[in-house]
Amino acid sequence: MRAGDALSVENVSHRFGKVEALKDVTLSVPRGAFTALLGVNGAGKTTLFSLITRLYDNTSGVIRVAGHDLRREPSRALARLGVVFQSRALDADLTVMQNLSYHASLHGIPGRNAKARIADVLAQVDLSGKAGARVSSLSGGQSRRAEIARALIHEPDLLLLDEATVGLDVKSRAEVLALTRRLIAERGVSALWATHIMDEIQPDDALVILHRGQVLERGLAADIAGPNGLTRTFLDLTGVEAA
Ligand SMILES: Nc1ncnc2c1ncn2[C@@H]1O[C@H](COP(=O)(O)OP(=O)(O)OP(=O)(O)O)[C@@H](O)[C@H]1O
Repeated sequence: MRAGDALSVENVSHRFGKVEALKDVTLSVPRGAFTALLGVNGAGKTTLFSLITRLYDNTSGVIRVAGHDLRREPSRALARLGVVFQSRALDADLTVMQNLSYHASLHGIPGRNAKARIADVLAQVDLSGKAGARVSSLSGGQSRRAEIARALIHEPDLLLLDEATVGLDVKSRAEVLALTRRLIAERGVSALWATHIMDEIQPDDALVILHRGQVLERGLAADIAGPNGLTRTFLDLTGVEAA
C-alpha cells in the first residue's frame, strides 16, 4: 500500500461454496483519483464492494480505507467510506430532506449541523431545489444524484459506486459520471467506479480490469488500452465483449 491511498485491497479472496468469486485480488485507489473497476457480469465487483463495506466478513488479505484496517479498526474505516449501491438506499415515500436527515442522524451528525450539511451536499449534486420533493417524484438521474448526496453526508474520503448509471438514459448517465468526476476535482474525494461500460472510462483514469474474480490489469487506462484501444484489449484479455 502507498501512503495516502484512499483504498488498498491486498490479496483478498472470497468464496461462495464452490464458487471462487474473488481470487487473490490486489488493487488500490489513490487519494483524489477516479479509479474505474471494469468487469462484465459475474466479474466479482459487487462481492468486492460487499467485503469493503463489511456486508461480508473478509477472512483473507487486508483491506484498508484511508489507512484504517477494516478488520482492526472497522468503525474508523467505515466512517471514511460513502457507498452508492446498485439498489436504492433512499425511501421513495419520504422527501429528500427527510431521507438525508435520517442518514445524517445515523452518522451521528447533530441536528444543528445536519441542516447546513444537507444544504451543502444537495448543492454539490445540483439538487438544492429538491429538498422538499418526495424521492418518488424525482427522475432517474436526480434520484441517483440524491443517492450520491446521501453517500457524501458524513464527508467520506472514498466513494464506492456500484454500476451507478445502470438504468439511466444517456444524458443522465453522463451527468452522474460528470458529477462524480467534479466531486473528485473540487472536493478531493476519491472514487472507485464499478462499471461494465467502456465509454465511461477516460484515458487518464486509473483502471482495474476484474474478470472471473481475478485482477487481469491495473494501471493507467491509456497504458492498458495501448495502440489497439480498450475494447480490443478487453476482448483479448477476457475473450468477452464488454458494452
Ligand atoms: N450470494 C451468492 N451466493 C453464491 N454465489 C454468488 C453470490 N453472490 C455472487 N455470487 C457469484 O460470485 C461471482 C461474482 O459475482 P458478483 O455479483 O460479485 O459479480 P459482479 O461483477 O458484481 O456482477 P454483476 O454486475 O452481475 O453484479 C459470480 O459467479 C456470482 O454468481
